[in-house]
Amino acid sequence: MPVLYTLTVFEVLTSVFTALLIIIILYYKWCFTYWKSRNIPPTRKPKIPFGTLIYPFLETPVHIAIAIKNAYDNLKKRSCKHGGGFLFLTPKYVLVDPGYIKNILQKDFEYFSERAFYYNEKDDPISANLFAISGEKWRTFRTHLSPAFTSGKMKMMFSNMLKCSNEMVNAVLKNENKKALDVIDITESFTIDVIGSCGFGIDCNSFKNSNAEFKEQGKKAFRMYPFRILKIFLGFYCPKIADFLGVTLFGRESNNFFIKIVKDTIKFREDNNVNRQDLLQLLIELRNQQILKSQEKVFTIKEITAQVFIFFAAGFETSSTTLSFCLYELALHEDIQNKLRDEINTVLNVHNRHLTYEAIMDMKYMGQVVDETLRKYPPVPYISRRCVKDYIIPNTVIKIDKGIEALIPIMALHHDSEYYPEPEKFIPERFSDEEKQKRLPFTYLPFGEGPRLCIGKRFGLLQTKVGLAVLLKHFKFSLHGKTKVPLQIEPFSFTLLAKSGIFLDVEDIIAK
Ligand code: HEM
Repeated sequence: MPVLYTLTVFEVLTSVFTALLIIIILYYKWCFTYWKSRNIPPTRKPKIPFGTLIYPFLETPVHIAIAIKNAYDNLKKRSCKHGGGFLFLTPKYVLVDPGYIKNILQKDFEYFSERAFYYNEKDDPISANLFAISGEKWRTFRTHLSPAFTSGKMKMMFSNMLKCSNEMVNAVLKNENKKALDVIDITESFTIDVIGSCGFGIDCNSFKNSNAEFKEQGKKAFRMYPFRILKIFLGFYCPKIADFLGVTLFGRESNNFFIKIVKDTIKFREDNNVNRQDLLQLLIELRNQQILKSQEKVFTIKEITAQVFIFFAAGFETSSTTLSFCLYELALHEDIQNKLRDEINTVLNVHNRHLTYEAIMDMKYMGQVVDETLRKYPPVPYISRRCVKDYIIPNTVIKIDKGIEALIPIMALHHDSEYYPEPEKFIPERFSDEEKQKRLPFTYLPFGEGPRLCIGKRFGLLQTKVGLAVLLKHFKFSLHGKTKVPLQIEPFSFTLLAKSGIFLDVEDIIAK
């Protein structure tokens, strides 16, 4: 009789584990053939389990936009117009050629109309906002909200912006820390007050109360902590699992806070017959029209709140970081700071020392300084589009499959020495009319492009310029030793942020 060999529990477990490991490795290897089989060059050699874009634990953590920039630089070195990478197992299509970028963002928009952004309408209503949604609902909101951002509307909002900027000056004057002023904190308070006032008629009081609720809520929307990073990861890279688990990006407290504000404001306006020219009013009118026409679909308070929330969230952080990066560069370059202050004073003299909308429009060098800030530090350093139907790249036989996410590397384009020689230098002259004319289209994209271009571009630029004009008129800025030069970028953040903050010394030049 043959002797049966009995396996120990340890041997069984080891065999199962080894078999599983082999299956996983083979599966990974098979997935990693995706781009090669489509004739698209790899961004770099994929590694199990991370793919190509990031190697946690193996490389120093960087912002995902820097990882995408590295992929872009690698492809460009090999003269590739595009490439394929992997985030873990998920293929990501990386664009290099501005012509291809133009096709995706503009010409062939019908193939790339969605932003690959996770949202959960049921459990996290504020996540289902204009930035994240797509299809007919996006189109309806976009069409009805665009009129809020015409230059006429900007002119109407100007006095409110100016009021908030004066509060900022008072806050700096009263600030005991004129040495080492926390510039990010001051500019955040300013842009929160502006969006609260111009967007929703709400006084956010961020300067009077450093823990003001709006400021707290706004910061919470962008704050990263390990559990949140995990949720974002699941939402963006395993959306089916995230859907199944009901993952939320914003907490219940944030949802309740914004829903209550919108409900109370609508009630107040209806009870008191108040009609303001702001974003919330447009949404109220849109809803009233739908009710009047007995339309099948009437936007709910939650849907309206989601739009209010995104205007608030997208509107304050992007402009405040622009303003603070700009002040940092001006502190580093005294000559540019002086030239800009001279322009502000010259233009103000022409406008009877009044800072008006027209005066801001007349400040040409100011425009160049802000444009150069947005080039060097694009607050939204990359954007994405999801392919919604199979797409053949024009003049090729290469197919991009439905479902693939295309990454448009804004930061990489802005730092490409072919388009911007000596990209690490801060040179506002790059944005003179003459230089702008020479530049290849789709190589400067701080606000994105095409039908999903930033809806608040005018608003963002205006509030940045108003803040800058008022601050430079009153103060001289220089670098404080606490600020790291060159600035380091915070790796775990949606937008581009200075890792260790920006601290400047401030000198009151009006009092002198
Ligand atoms: C300096 C300031 C700002 C910058 C750099 C910026 C940048 C961007 C970028 C890059 C996008 C994506 C565009 C694309 O995918 O093609 C975007 C979208 C968006 N931005 Fe801004 N933004 C700024 C200010 C604002 C302001 C002030 C608001 C609102 C008051 C706003 C609201 C939005 C919204 C709602 C979207 C989504 C638009 C859509 O998908 O239809 N942004 N922004």
